[in-house]
Amino acid sequence: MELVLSGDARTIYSRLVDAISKKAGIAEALEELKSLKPLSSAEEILRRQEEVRRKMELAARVSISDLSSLERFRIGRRFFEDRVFVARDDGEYEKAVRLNVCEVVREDERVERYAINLSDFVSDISLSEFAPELIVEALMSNIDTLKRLARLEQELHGKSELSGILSELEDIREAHKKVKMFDEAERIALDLQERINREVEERLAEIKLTLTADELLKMVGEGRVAGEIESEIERVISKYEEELHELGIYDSVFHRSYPVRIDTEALKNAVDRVRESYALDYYLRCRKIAGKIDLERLNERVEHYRRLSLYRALIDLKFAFPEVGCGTAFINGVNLFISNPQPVSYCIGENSLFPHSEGAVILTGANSGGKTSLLDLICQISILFHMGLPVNAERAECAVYDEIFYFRRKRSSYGSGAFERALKSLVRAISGNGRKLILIDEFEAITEPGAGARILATLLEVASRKGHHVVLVSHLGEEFAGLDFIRIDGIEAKGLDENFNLIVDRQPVFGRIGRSTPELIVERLMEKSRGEVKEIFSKLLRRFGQE
Ligand SMILES: Nc1ncnc2c1ncn2[C@@H]1O[C@H](COP(=O)(O)OP(=O)(O)OP(=O)(O)O)[C@@H](O)[C@H]1O
Repeated sequence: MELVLSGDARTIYSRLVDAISKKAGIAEALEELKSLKPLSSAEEILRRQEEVRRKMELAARVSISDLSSLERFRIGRRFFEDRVFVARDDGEYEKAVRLNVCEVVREDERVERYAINLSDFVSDISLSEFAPELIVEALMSNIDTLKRLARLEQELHGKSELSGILSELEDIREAHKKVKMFDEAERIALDLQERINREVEERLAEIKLTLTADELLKMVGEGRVAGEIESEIERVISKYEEELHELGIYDSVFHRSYPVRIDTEALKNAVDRVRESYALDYYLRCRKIAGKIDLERLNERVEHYRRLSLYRALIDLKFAFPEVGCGTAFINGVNLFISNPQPVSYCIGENSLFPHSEGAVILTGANSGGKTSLLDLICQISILFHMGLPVNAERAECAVYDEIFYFRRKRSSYGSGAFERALKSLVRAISGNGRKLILIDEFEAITEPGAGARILATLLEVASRKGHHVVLVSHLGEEFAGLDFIRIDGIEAKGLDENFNLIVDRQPVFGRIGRSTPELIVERLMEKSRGEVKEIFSKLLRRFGQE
């Protein structure tokens, strides 16, 4: 059963998911977090907590960078001109054509011109049988991930079958490099062409310099210049062509004239011939490896480990697993939406952490004291608990609710109509089935003594009787004295700092109305003014007995 998030609780949930997954810094952490929907049964939450604990134990043994450097394996697509498949019936034909990696023919067609006749080898029509080179290439081009996966699995589970695959890939590495070089043959030849021409030019310049004018004229006279130049070109080309021997190419692939140019046709023929002689052996070696690996499952493993980054982040955040209780209570909760927050401890309903058990609380206090932020914090902790996750507090005890109902005050809450809107939202929150946590920030500016207090007291009584927990921000305080199901807490200003800004203690005082602090405001105004205005403020301050 899923927990219902109403009103601004949904926004808090989104911001929460965002803030935590940012700590992990990996997209899959967000996916994982989103998959942990908030639950509304104690049994399910406890089961989820167990699962989360287990994953956190695994994650404790790796680092975020171990996990973030794992990359998915991607298969490139290519058409292999060197192979053919002879289909025995229409079904095979269509399936093989759909793979789109090689020529597919019917039985009566000629197949001699192909280096590989797949029908001699394949047991099914699949990529790993038809083009296993693509799978090996996907592994080779992401070999670091494969090594890391093998190491992670070895560390976490004491074994990994990937070590075997890694050593087979090591054996095939040289062959793989050579096959890749065939694709690069033209680029290699172009590079050689440039180096040949540069050396030929240097050699000719040297010859010119070492000959005297007489010798040169004599050679021209005897028709020996062309011969000399030709043999120099031949010498340089032969020297550089040796570099192609590594590819198995022994043919001449450059025209013997100046400037030296690649003989494109000779190069293509030579490459095709050598490639063909390699093709079958390389295909068979790749097929052996591809038969042992399922790339889709391997990618699932990559995803699984990348998702583990969420649990690593939770460890780094030093969150604590809450106990399941009757009320919501926490010690030193840290608001995830504020940088460097002052930790705050709080409770609503029966709990074992504080000697307070009221299920309805009115939160009062200084302007900008942190009342909205405290409602946010309560909401954050309760949502994380319902997700089965550790929460942002040193210790916590949480009640299981069916719904969290949060109304954050909007700017439009002031003025006419605001009272009606606020009343409607509160009544809507209280009504209906299920146990609810109700957080209301709307009454702060719109309630007035008298009628407001009577309405609130009645509504809170109904809510309490229904077993809901309510925290409501309001100015009103005194009017509720004597109602034992309501607690009134206050956030207070402690004084002014050296720049005459209010110093607020964000920790509410339980059971005490937040002292309004006009004397501090007056003092602040006095310090910031001059002349007659300052004197008037100073007079006001004396009335507060401060001077
Ligand atoms: N625990 C905390 N630690 C540090 N800063 C905080 C904390 N709680 C609130 N603040 C900061 O105090 C400022 C006011 O907070 P908030 O809006 O929650 O107060 P408020 O009492 O709801 O104000 P208002 O009088 O407008 O209703 C914000 O800038 C917030 O970041």
